[in-house]
Amino acid sequence: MSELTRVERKTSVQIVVDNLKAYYFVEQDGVTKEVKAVDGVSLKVEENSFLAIVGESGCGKTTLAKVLYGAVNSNLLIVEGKVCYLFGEARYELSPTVNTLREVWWEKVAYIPQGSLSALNPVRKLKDIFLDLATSHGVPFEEGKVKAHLEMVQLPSHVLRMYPFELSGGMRQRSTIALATFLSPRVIIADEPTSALDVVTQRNILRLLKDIQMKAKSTFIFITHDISLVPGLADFMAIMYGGCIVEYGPTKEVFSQPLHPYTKFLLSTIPTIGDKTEKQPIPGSPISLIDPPPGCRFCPRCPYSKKVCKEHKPDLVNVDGQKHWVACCLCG
Ligand SMILES: Nc1ncnc2c1ncn2[C@@H]1O[C@H](COP(=O)(O)OP(=O)(O)OP(=O)(O)O)[C@@H](O)[C@H]1O
Repeated sequence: MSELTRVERKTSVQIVVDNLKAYYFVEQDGVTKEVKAVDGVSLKVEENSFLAIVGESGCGKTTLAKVLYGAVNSNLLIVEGKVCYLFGEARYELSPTVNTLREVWWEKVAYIPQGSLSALNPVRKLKDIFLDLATSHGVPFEEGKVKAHLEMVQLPSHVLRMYPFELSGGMRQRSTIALATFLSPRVIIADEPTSALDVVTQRNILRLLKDIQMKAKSTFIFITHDISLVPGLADFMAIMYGGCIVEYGPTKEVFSQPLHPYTKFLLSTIPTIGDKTEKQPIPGSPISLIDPPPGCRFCPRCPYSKKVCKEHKPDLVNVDGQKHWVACCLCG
């Protein structure tokens, strides 16, 4: 068990991710290779909190979101570790041999995938999509309740008569959020829920997600490549690089005292009004997750790297005796 998850069971901890490894298996030149998309992730998510998982494209965010939801298949397998959800006395788990998370899909754990169209059946009107969801969970379909729920996400009730392709991008995303929250799940995992939207719609949707989380006191996991969206939204943030979490902590603290060089790079890319300094891109390119470097994954791009970084894969260690963790040979 990793240091981060070796804690006493506290009622406020809702999700425990322990040394989770989830790999894709792909054929390359007739040889099966592992894409180590999630490679030893440990996390604790507190009940009624908002966690943002941030990182560049290809670092494994979507894969982590999928496995947190329990959406594994023959191509994506859990090879080690586990995810455990605690709902009061009830416990649901995903490991190489067990997957009981499907039992709580929609009712306790909901997933908003990247691209709202993938969550909405394109050949069903919105009313039928809600009807399918209600009946498949043994909930009576009451149109009045659905309309009130749509109002909560600021959608007019006439959308119930429309097909997903007839809605604007923002309306589709609100519909997806309405669907995901309809059965009042305790945990909502949203993968880049605003990436295809204009800036104004994006801000409105993010405000809506935060309002829902605070009113329903649910636990929210928000996946994004855009670190500038995190303040004001997330209580905690996890920075992901090369399939691993490299820094984790309260958002305010990570922003005010970033420790990992990769976090510092990400923060330095945020534009601020009046700042005329030239923004430097992060040097180099992301590593291959088929053949990652043996030591620190960020080492090939890190300007401060030393011999130890090439040889030793750093663990996520606590730096303040509280909730700030970092995986760096030089700043642990
Ligand atoms: N179905 C798949 N089969 C094989 N490899 C995959 C599959 N999906 C993703 N990958 C690989 O897994 C790694 C992590 O991808 P993932 O989509 O989780 O990253 P991400 O951080 O969410 O990126 P993005 O923000 O671009 O979606 C990448 O190397 C990607 O090429």
